Amino acid sequence: MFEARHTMDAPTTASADNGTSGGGGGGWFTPRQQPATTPDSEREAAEGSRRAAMRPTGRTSADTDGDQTAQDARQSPPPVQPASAASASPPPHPPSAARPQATDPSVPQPLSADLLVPAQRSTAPAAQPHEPSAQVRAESASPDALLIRRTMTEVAPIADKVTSYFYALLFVRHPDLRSLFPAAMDTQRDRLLRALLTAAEHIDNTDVLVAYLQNLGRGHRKYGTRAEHYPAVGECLIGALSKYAAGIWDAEMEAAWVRAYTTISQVMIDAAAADELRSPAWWYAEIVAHELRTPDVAVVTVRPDQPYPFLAGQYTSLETPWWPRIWRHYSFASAPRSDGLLTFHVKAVPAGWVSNALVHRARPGDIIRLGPPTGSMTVDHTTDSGLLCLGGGTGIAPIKALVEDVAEHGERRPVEVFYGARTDHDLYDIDTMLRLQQSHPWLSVRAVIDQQAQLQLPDAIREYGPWNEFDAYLSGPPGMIRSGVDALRNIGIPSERIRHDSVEELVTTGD
Ligand SMILES: NC(=O)C1=CN([C@@H]2O[C@H](COP(=O)(O)OP(=O)(O)OC[C@H]3O[C@@H](n4cnc5c(N)ncnc54)[C@H](O)[C@@H]3O)[C@@H](O)[C@H]2O)C=CC1
Repeated sequence: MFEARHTMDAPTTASADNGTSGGGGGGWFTPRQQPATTPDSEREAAEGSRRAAMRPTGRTSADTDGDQTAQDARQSPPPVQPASAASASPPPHPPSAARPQATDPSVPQPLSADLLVPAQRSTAPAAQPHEPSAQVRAESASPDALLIRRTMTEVAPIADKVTSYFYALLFVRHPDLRSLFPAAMDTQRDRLLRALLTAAEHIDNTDVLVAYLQNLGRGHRKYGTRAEHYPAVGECLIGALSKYAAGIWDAEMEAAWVRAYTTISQVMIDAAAADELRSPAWWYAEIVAHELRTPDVAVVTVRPDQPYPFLAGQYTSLETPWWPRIWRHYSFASAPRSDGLLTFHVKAVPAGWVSNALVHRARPGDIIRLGPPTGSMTVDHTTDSGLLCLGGGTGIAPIKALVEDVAEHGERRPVEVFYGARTDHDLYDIDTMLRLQQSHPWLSVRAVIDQQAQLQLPDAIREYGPWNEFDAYLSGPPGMIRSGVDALRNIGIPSERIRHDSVEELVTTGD
């Protein structure tokens, strides 16, 4: 894995650690022999060497000081900001009603083994992690990977404690980083830690990991993440792990984590630095249309302040003015349009801060912020395979974009859409889909309504087919994607022909 960094695009702005990351306080490493009672001086020494080890290798030291915020710190370490990018700091949100609601967020996700899969939301075949059996994994794993997995197994049952402690450490020792995170650290609070642990666990899976981390590094630009934040995060990560895996923690294990984290942060820093040359860190976008389709589903159309290139089937992250630094993912509901407008389908979910704001509060004229496009649930135009599309609820949004994409390419490949909903009232976009069907003879749209069909969306595909000449696209609630993938595999569609966004991301960002 460690050679991965050599395959990266040459960054132009990566900076060396400038020493600001160290923060104050003693070390956290508690070697196995001296668990919680390690004298301060020893802990400080260990801390010092760890800190040094985790400094990303900057190619230039164009780093600046500056108080960029970065939600990133929450998710992972930040890219270096070149002097010129200092102005790209987190966006004073354009004026808009900022009347916070008191809402109760959902609970943090446990760091269960199930969740620790690469979290790229879109998983095109090429980017899908290959998960060999546990035995094969153990046999082929590097020594560092084995040590990391041992740590993970040890802390999995107490993941919540590790998470809380990690953030407590981060904010106590680096109070300046607190402003990078939302005021309420709830549903999102473990995203940084989860991303780091996910990456570490896949440290041997270079291709997937590098792609994942590059995406993560680029995505963190919108938070204002800076290179010097990375060592601070790394220290606290290891501080939390060493405390809660104290029974097995030793110098060897710490060294493995330091190596892994150093690699992880370097890949992210490099990717962010390269991205700075091509793209803004975020876009402002004005809401130009807001249509309430059901009492809790809105179709929201925005105009970005500058061109926003993306592909049909991708998604973005979105921040509203009412909940600063809380970002949620939404798929684009249309293929790129000549007028540059972007549309999202938003369902207000209970306790969903962003979704409720977008559905019930947002109005034309409000300004939101968009992160970069991401995701690889896109159409491969080099083949003429059919597309089998399952869209559940608002998951129909990217499916509609895919249909438009095929139409715009003038292709005559069959596209079969199954549009699932709980009741017929929930089929808020059926008219659009039926209009598309009328215009395009290669398109077939079938509504699958739970109440009427007595079966859920994925089951319906078994009654049609054969699907062996089709690529499958799934979009919708996590449960639908999981059972949809099972159903598709059961009818013989190979995994590499099944595309969907990461279930993990859907689980953690569904509000
Ligand atoms: N790119 C993507 O994957 C996108 C995903 N979404 C997600 O889609 C979801 C939409 O929510 P709602 O509209 O409330 O959908 P919903 O809960 O009303 O369900 C929609 C359809 O999915 C099926 N379904 C739900 N759970 C299932 C399960 N466990 N097994 C099999 N089928 C199941 C239902 O039968 C129904 O046909 C949200 O979680 C949202 O985050 C939304 C947009 C894009």
